[in-house]
Amino acid sequence: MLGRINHIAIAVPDIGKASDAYRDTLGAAVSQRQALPEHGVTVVFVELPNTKVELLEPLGETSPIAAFLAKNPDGGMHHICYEVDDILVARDRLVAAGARVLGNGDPKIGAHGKPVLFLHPKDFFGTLIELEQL
Ligand SMILES: CC[C@H](C(=O)O)C(=O)SCCNC(=O)CCNC(=O)[C@H](O)C(C)(C)COP(=O)(O)OP(=O)(O)OC[C@H]1O[C@@H](n2cnc3c(N)ncnc32)[C@H](O)[C@@H]1OP(=O)(O)O
Ligand SMILES: [Co+2]
Repeated sequence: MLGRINHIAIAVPDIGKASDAYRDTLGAAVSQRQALPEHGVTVVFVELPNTKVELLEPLGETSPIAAFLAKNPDGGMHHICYEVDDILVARDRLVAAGARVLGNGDPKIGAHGKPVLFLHPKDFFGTLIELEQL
C-alpha cells in the first residue's frame, strides 16, 4: 500500500529562520512560503534529490500543530508523509484494521493539491502519518 516518502515534516516556531538555515547553512533549495489557512499552517518545502522536507509554522488560533510546538518549543519532527495510489482504498483498509483516521475521515486537499489523510500517532508508534494520493 505505501509508496515513496513524499515528505518529512518539521514543525518550527519561526519558518523564516528555519528556511534561512536550510538555504544558507545547509545549502538546500527552499520554496517560497505557502499559507494554508484551511490546515492552520504556513509551509515551506525543502527540495531534495529523493524526497522533500516540509517546514511547518502554526497559522491562526486553532493550528493543529500549536500543542506540539508548546511541548517542543524549539521545533521537532512532526510527521512523515507516504504516497499511496488510492487514498480511499488505503483509508478503508486502515479503518478495517482498526486504525484511527483523523478529522471526519474524508481526505482534504493538501499543499500539493492532492488528497491527504492523517493517521493517529498513537496507532503507529508515536508517529503521525500523513498519506498523500499520487
Ligand atoms: C495537509 C497540509 C500539509 C501537507 O503536507 O500537505 C500538512 O502536512 S499540514 C500538517 C498539520 N496538520 C496536521 O497535523 C493534521 C493532523 N494532526 C492533528 O489532527 C493533530 O496534530 C493531532 C490530533 C495529531 C494531535 O493534536 P494535539 O497535539 O492538539 O492533540 P493531543 O495533545 O491530544 O495529542 C494526542 C497525543 O498525540 C501526541 N502527538 C501530537 N502530535 C504528535 C505528533 N506530530 N507526533 C507524535 N505524537 C504526537 C501528543 O503528544 C499526545 O500524546 P500524549 O502521550 O497523550 O500526550
Ligand atoms: Co505534510
